[in-house]
Amino acid sequence: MISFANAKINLGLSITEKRPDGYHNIETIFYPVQLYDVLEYNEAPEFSFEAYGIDIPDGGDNLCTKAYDLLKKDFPNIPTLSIKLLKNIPVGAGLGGGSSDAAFVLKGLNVLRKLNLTSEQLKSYANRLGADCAFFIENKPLFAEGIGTKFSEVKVDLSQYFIVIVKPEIHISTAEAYSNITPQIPKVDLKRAIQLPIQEWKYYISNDFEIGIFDKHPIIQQVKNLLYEKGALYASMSGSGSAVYGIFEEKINLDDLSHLGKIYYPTEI
Ligand SMILES: C[C@](O)(CO)[C@H](O)COP(=O)(O)OP(=O)(O)OC[C@H]1O[C@@H](n2ccc(N)nc2=O)[C@H](O)[C@@H]1O
Ligand SMILES: Nc1ncnc2c1ncn2[C@@H]1O[C@H](COP(=O)(O)OP(=O)(O)OP(=O)(O)O)[C@@H](O)[C@H]1O
Repeated sequence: MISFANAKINLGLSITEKRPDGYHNIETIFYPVQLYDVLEYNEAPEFSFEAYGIDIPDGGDNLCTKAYDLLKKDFPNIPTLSIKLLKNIPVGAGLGGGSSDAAFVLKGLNVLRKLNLTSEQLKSYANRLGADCAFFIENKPLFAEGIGTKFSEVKVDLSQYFIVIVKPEIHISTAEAYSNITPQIPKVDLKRAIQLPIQEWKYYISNDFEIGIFDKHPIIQQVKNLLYEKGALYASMSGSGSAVYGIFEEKINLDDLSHLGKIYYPTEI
């Protein structure tokens, strides 16, 4: 069995409160983008995990292995698997690649072994693997609050636009990014602001991680500015960075920015 685990971008992100458990309450809109890792599962005499493509930690540290172990504990009869991951989604990018891999392993095993877990049950397993993980269970545009795992519907459709992602060669640790933030009450109601014409988003919709990260890594701000100069209707860093996306009205080639980072053009497969 093969699954394609896509990335996400955040449309707006406010960090509203530090919680006693060390996590932060946030408000954001998750939006799936068509940039994929590929997962292949085969039954095998022994469990194995192999990763190809972009370098990531393997062994027990990998979120795919963690997702498998989690289900295996509750469903000892699931077969031993060999999991192969072709890693394309950049890491430390704010694109949720590791979380997506984990969610797709949960969903894959659910189908493969006919476990009949509901979406809610899958989300509760996902929540044990990381805050971004549960979004990838439903994998559709969603407003999220709490630590990013309490969802509600939001109407936003970017299918008529072209999204380009630039990933500077900077790896950002999510935990470190959160530790440098002073939470604040959001100035804007994100769910309402997202209903404005996209040309107006730049005046109202922002990502609280940007200021601190731009201070530390001015090149990321430069990328954002250049995306606007190239005609982006909206541009923002995704999650805790370092990837920056631009939303364009028309197909655009930004390969001339490749000295600033790797350029991705998410597409349907
Ligand atoms: C920045 C975002 O990508 C926005 O979607 C997410 O909030 C991050 O989600 P994630 O990478 O799945 O995060 P996790 O792997 O659960 O947590 C990594 C670390 O980030 C911090 N963390 C994460 C999520 C959150 N709401 N508050 C936090 O303070 C915690 O220090 C945690 O130890
Ligand atoms: N399958 C995996 N793919 C990518 N990273 C993984 C995976 N498994 C474990 N990791 C670890 O998780 C860390 C975060 O990876 P990930 O790509 O999810 O983060 P990110 O780009 O910061 O996205 P976000 O903060 O939005 O979740 C990596 O630095 C790596 O150490």
